[in-house]
Amino acid sequence: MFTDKAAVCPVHASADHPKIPPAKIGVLLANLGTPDGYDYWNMRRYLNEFLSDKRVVDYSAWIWQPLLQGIILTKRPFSSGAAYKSIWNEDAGESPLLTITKAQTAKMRELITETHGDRVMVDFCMRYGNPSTRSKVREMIQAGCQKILFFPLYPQYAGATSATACDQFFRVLMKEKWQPSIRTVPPYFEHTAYIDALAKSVERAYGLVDQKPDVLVASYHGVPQRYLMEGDPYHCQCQKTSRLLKERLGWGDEDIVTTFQSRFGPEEWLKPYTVEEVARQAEKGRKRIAVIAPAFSADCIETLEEINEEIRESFEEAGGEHFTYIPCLNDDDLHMRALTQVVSENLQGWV
Ligand SMILES: C=CC1=C(C)c2cc3[nH]c(cc4nc(cc5[nH]c(cc1n2)c(C)c5CCC(=O)O)C(CCC(=O)O)=C4C)c(C)c3C=C
Ligand SMILES: [Fe+2]
Ligand SMILES: [Fe+2]
Repeated sequence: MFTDKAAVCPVHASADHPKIPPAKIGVLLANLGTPDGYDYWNMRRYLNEFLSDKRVVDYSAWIWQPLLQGIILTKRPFSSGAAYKSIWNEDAGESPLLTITKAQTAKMRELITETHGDRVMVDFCMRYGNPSTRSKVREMIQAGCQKILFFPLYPQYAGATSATACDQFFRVLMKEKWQPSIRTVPPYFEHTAYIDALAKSVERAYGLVDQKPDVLVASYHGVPQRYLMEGDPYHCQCQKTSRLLKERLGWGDEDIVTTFQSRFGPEEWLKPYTVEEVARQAEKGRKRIAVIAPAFSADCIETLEEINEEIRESFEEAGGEHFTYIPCLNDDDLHMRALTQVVSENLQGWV
């Protein structure tokens, strides 16, 4: 190990030798990314990077890019920008996803430092936008991280989320002269600590309403149905998350329904669609519902705006009377302890 004291290289301390900091381990959390602002150009830059990713939209560039550049990116930055404006953290001048990811990182840093001291460095990056994966990997390497544990903050694996985050991480490492040893954290949807944190958030929310909701809707971000047929296990991991949650709560099949949201474009996506299912539930006489979003480690536009505004409206228009949105686990203590446990398990042999 190249540490200051035990240098293996005899000219290590000389002025014309590059400075080599003491060896560290990096834990790099990764989330999706979010626009820097909700104005047209910030929205366009963000959506362009996101929707040009072949892991997200896999159409041939010849067909997709003219559509994206000529039509979608002339309109969507306005509609999505208005949605972001309605949830923006104006005090911090940033989107909620960024605020929450910062808070999660700070808490995990505290928990990791308690156990490992400052040998292990904790930071976060985004797949799209800022802070970029490139800038954070560079910082870790410059700080002396010879080993990096990369942790995509998605409980369930999807090519459109976990895999593209890892792709970007690997791409960045291609440019490094001294490439660190790396590990990536696998999906953690089955981890007892994560299921337990989800279950406790349901129990807490149910304890705050006067009457128990008739059904819990577990709404996951959707992907095209085709991705499932082509081998993406996301659908199955979502179904299993709901089953484990139901079992942990000691509930029956009729107490929870699994749905998929955020459909984009004309293709068929995973079904049932949340926006339609909540209306069906209301029409069936289930007038009190709660909605949880287990695929999101942090609240974001898809939960705060889509679930808590659009989907709520669809439920109420269909005759629904009481809608409870259960917030994501965010920087809740139980959640951060669960994620830190996942990290510790994946650091075994390194620390
Ligand atoms: C176009 C295809 C999309 C796929 C496939 C997709 C999969 C997917 N996304 C998440 C998590 C998040 N998505 C978020 C925003 C978002 N997602 C899409 C499109 C696809 N997502 C768009 C266009 C947007 C931007 C908002 C909009 O214009 O509607 C976010 C929130 C980011 C934020 O800033 O708050 C998250 C998180 C998952 C988990 C997933 C597949 C499993
Ligand atoms: Fe998305
Ligand atoms: Fe499945």
